[in-house]
Amino acid sequence: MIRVENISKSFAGTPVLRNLSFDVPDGRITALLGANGAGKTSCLRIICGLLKADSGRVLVGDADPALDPMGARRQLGVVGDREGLYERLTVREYLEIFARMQGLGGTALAEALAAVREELELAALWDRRTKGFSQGERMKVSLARALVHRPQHLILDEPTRGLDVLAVRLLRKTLLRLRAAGTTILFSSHVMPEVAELSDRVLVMAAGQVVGAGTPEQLAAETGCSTLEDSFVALAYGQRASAARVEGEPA
Ligand SMILES: Nc1ncnc2c1ncn2[C@@H]1O[C@H](COP(=O)(O)OP(=O)(O)OP(=O)(O)O)[C@@H](O)[C@H]1O
Repeated sequence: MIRVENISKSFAGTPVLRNLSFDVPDGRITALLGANGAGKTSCLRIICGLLKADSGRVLVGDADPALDPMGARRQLGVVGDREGLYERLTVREYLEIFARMQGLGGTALAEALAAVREELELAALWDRRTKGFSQGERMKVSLARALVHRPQHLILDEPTRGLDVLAVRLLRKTLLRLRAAGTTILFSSHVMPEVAELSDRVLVMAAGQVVGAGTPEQLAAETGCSTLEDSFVALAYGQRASAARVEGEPA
């Protein structure tokens, strides 16, 4: 499980996350939604240990990324900015480095590499340098890097951005397989049909707070809307969001 407890974060005196709290359960796909600037990426970066909260605490399994970054990293796979590939390395070399950094070696390393190569359909790319890779190819490599050490938790920041239909399908198939295996999955997205199709649970953020949480059906019942998109608009831009924004304004 991932637990976010009373996280606050400001940039240059402007609050971006305000006493943010939520849990991400195991074996479920949870979507993190919010308007541009709501604080999703900041929140995901804090969970990944890439950004330090001003106050509050995060738990990834049993590790707090702020206190035990290596412990949290072992239990976490992250698909973030797909630009971060080392362009002079082949896919195999790149993934091998990350797998070794996670403590894999010998037979376990060979098996881990073979598993992601198969699972993410990387055979044709395996010995190519990543320079010039398409968005879909980069996503596959990023996902392989995130999964090579078989983490319990997976975080994805807008994973389908810029992907074609086949790449989205592969991603979806992979996430569903991971969920069936009990993985804890948290992803941010702006694509409502994709969220409605994939997620068991939805968190809606506005002005650095959670303004709605539940299954898509629960959110629809709560807002009196018939689609997730309408529920999202009601929550992210409605009264609760306005109240959160007013509360968050500097006095
Ligand atoms: N390093 C930073 N320095 C200053 N301000 C920042 C920094 N990182 C984020 N912000 C600000 O914090 C706010 C929240 O940004 P964040 O990227 O977390 O939002 P988001 O919900 O992921 O938005 P989007 O949907 O547009 O990606 C924005 O106003 C952004 O400008």
